[in-house]
Amino acid sequence: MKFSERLHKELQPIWRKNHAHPFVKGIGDGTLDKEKFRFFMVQDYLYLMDYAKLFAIGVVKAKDVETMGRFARLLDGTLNEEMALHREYAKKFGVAEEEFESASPSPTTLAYTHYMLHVGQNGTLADLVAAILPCMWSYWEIGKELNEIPGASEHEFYGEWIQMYSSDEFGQLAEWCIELLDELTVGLPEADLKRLEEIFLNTTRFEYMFWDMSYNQAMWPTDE
Ligand SMILES: Cc1ncc(C[n+]2csc(CCO)c2C)c(N)n1
Repeated sequence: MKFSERLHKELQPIWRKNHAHPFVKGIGDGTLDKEKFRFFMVQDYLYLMDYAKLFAIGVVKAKDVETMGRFARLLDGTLNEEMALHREYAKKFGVAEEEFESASPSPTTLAYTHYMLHVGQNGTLADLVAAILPCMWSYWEIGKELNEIPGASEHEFYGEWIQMYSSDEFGQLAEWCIELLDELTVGLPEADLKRLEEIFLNTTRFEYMFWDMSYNQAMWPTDE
């Protein structure tokens, strides 16, 4: 069995929770409170600023020019395509993009990005890929599912978001990352695979927490 197939089985219960989360459901049927979405977009912008750095670490840790080039393109795509969507939404909210960039991260955003950066900086290339894969894989799955809801991708406010994450382009990025992890794990001892599984599971759990944090607009409980 490919390592990605083993992971796919492992994450199914959490994945089902993601798809059923009221935040995700609300994007799909267009009923999500825009204030919750705005909170999400600001936190996601901060998240992506750190996530882009993981692709830069990928360039550093890659062993061949092709893989280096892929990570470099992913870095560029995140900064100039995915984050361009967020900048468009900032305009829709009538907010300057600098306001997104200078916002304070929530505890969940901090924990999630710092966990990935820790793994990416201190681990192997396989560790890094295991950490970043749930994010790409789960968004692609969610994008595709929401895109099947009649009219969802034409929704005046959430349609653009669905169109971006259900696109073939995003699917190919996720597929490349899955293949890379499968290549990097061929012949690895079980102890290494267990460590990678744990990393993958942790960021899968963080994906759920990110939806939940956004739905509840949860900042520091001590500041309330
Ligand atoms: C919390 C959170 N999780 C996943 C994504 C999706 N995502 C992040 S980077 C990337 C690939 C290249 O841009 C994709 C699909 C997100 N935006 N926010």
